[in-house]
Order: sequence, then C-alpha cells, then structure tokens
Amino acid sequence: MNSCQDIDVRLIRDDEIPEWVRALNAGFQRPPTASGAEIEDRGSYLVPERTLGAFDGERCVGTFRSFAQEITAVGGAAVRADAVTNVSVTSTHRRRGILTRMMAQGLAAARERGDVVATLISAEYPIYGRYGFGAATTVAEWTIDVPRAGLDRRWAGPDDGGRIDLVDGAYVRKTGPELHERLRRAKPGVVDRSERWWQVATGALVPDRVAWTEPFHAVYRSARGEVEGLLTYTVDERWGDRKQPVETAEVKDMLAVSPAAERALWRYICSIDWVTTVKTGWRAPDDLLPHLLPDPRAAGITAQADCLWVRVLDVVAALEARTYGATSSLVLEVVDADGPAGGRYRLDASPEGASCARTTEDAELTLSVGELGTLWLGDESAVRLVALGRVREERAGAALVADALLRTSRRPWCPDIF
Ligand SMILES: CC(=O)SCCNC(=O)CCNC(=O)[C@H](O)C(C)(C)COP(=O)(O)OP(=O)(O)OC[C@H]1O[C@@H](n2cnc3c(N)ncnc32)[C@H](O)[C@@H]1OP(=O)(O)O
Repeated sequence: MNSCQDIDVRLIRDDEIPEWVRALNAGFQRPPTASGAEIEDRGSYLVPERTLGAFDGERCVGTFRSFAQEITAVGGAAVRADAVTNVSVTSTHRRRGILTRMMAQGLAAARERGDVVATLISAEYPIYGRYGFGAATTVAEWTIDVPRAGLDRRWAGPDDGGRIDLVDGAYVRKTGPELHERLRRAKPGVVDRSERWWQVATGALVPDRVAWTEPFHAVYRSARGEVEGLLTYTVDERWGDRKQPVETAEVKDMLAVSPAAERALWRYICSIDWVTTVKTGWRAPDDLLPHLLPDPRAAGITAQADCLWVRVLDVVAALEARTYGATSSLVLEVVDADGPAGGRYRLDASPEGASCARTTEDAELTLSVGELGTLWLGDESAVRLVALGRVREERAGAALVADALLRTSRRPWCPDIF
C-alpha cells in the first residue's frame, strides 16, 4: 500500500477531468465510470483553480472542489464563502489522511483569496468538525396527514385578494431568481443560486444519471399582482385497494417572501384533490407550516438534522458582517490550532452592526472556531454549549450576553444542498 506521502494532492489539469469524475463517482458509491455527457457537463462548471485531486500514480483516488458562494449573515449582508463540495476518497485509500491534506490545501487557498467563511453540507456528522466546521443550520421535514389536518375541504383559493397559478419551467426560470434574491436578502443562512441551479430545477438541463420528472410549479401573486411565493412539487399516482386515491405530494422547493404567500401555498398543496399526504422537503425548523393547520399534530416531523456547516476563516470580517440583538461587548478566545482564526477578539456589537478587533483584554468566553461557526448564524445558544462542555465561560454570565447578542427571533435556514 502506498503511504499518504506517495499520494500527490494537487489541482487537476483539464485532461484529468474524466479520471477525476470517475473517481468522484466511485467515492460516492455510484457506478465507477464517467460518460462523455457527464464529463462535458462537469467540465463546464468545474473551476480548475479550485478543483483538487489526490493521485496515486495516474489514478485519481481523492476529489475535492469548491466554488464562490455568498451566504446571508444575520442582518442581511452577503458574505463571501468558499463552498466545499464533491469531497471523496476512494475506499481503497481511506483513512490515510488524504481528506486532511485536501482540506488543508482547500482552506488555505480560500483564506488567501479573502473568503470570510467556508461552507458545506456534510454527508455524515463526524467528518468535518476536526477541520473547524460547525453545524450552523438545521432542517426539518414534515409529513402531513391531510385528512387529519382539520382544513375546510371546500377551500377555493386565497381569501386575501391574492391568487395561485400553475406555471411552466420557463416562467420559473424568469421569475424564480428575483424571488430567491428577495428571500436571500431577508433570511440568514440562504446561499445564492446560479443560473445552472434554476436550469437543473426546471429540467432545462438534465445532468447525466439524473432521472427527470416534470414537476408542478405554482406561484402565489399578492393582491397587487406581485409574485411572492413559488412552490415546486411532484405527485405520485397512487390509488388504494378500495378504489380511492391516496396520493403523496412531495415539495421540491418552496420559497415565500411574505407570510401571506407561505400561508396560501401550504393551504394550496393541502387542498389538491386526491392528495392525502404532503411531504414538505427540508424546511426551516421554525417553519410556520404546522401552525397553519387547525390540527398541527397532523404534521409530524419525519426528518430533522444539521444541514449547513460553517467554518470561519476571518473572525473579524465574519463578526462585523452581521447585526446583533442587543448593544454590548464581548471578549472571545477563539481556538483554532492550525487554522487562521485563532486568537482573542473584542466584539462591540449593536442592532446596527459591530466592530471587532484583536485584543489583549481578558477573555470572557473560550470557544473553538467550530463553535463560533455554530453560533454565527444565530441558531444555537452559547448557554446550551456551555452546558454541553463545548464552550467555556471565563466570566460568569458571559454566555447569556452572547445569546442576547447572537441569537435571532427566527431561525436561519439554508434551503439548498450543494
Ligand atoms: C462536502 C461533501 O462533499 S460531503 C461528502 C463526503 N464524502 C463522503 O462521505 C464519501 C464517502 N467517504 C469518503 O470518501 C471518505 O471516507 C472521506 C472523504 C469522508 C474521508 O476521507 P479520508 O481520506 O478517509 O479521511 P482522513 O484519512 O483524512 O481522515 C481524517 C480523520 O477523520 C476521520 N474520519 C474521516 N471520515 C470519517 C467519517 N466518515 N466518519 C468518522 N470519522 C471520519 C478519520 O478517522 C480520521 O480521524 P483521525 O485523525 O482521528 O485518525
């Protein structure tokens, strides 16, 4: 067996894309081949200076790439992120430190570029904490037992002057991006979407290996005629033994920039004849949905887990990018053994913004860079992390101050998997 040091971890060349794609498929337990169509498609968006391969001779045995992303901080600012994805190590070469080497190169390049945070969606919980990432958002999926929800089955559309229309993919490609931009400015944790994202979501581009079923797209327009919500869903075609329809509608995407849109679209999907079950897809854990139903217990949580992970690369820029729930100061000792974020920082925060600088003052709270990533979007409680032994109070009451500053009234949400 070759030792880790015999493995060459480096940026890939253009002519190595086919081998890299094959290795990615093998690492993700997909048939270990790479078709011409897939190579061409991946080659169209891979960024060569952000695509790493680990090579055992000419054989690619590790893949890692990133792309430029913007993530919304608390308060609405768009923060530069290095979005890490397509991480894999071939099963014959696992646990020899290949990921650790790829990650070190990837994060160093991100820091060099001036990215403020790195982000990723983790395949398994235990992988990325060691590299300074912290779980920063949670998702929940509800399954609605429609007949038990207590809704009036005679509902015929929104009663607020707005309306719902079914539209096609071309319309979604035209109106979706602007709607998403509005959501993104308002919701911490949302990341930007590329043109390619909308093409894939609407079937204009069907990547190799993806089975495409044309979904339904419904938009909600307010009384003023403005598009405020978009719902994309599929319906299976299932009938029960007694000749009654028992269909499940599955939400693929649902964006709403007003509570009216949210209310109307959930109400709509629960009103479709033949549909007895609605699966919501991965929503923010404080989604309004269950409480829009007369009987909220009809919506049971069927999945709940961490979603977006954040790795802070530049503490000052990350903390200055957001707003805070109160006016106060806090001195943080950030532990980041081999990384760029370690040190002591004084944060002077207010609802309008903040200033942050390195300091020699006594620390009030000691935390790892991963815990800082977990707290950054406002979802977790410093008091809770102290109770878990993951954050240490150097001054009694400092965690309460941190919560008053950092936490938000609504929870962050990352609607996308990347
Ligand atoms: C953002 C994304 O792309 S998420 C997708 C991640 N990819 C996958 O899950 C595909 C299947 N898995 C793999 O390809 C590999 O197992 C990887 C990429 C997760 C890990 O690669 P490896 O080269 O084996 O990791 P490496 O040897 O650098 O491990 C470093 C440490 O992390 C630990 N570790 C790595 N993977 C895991 C895991 N899945 N679960 C628990 N611990 C892990 C190792 O045990 C090791 O710990 P140690 O330092 O205490 O000995």
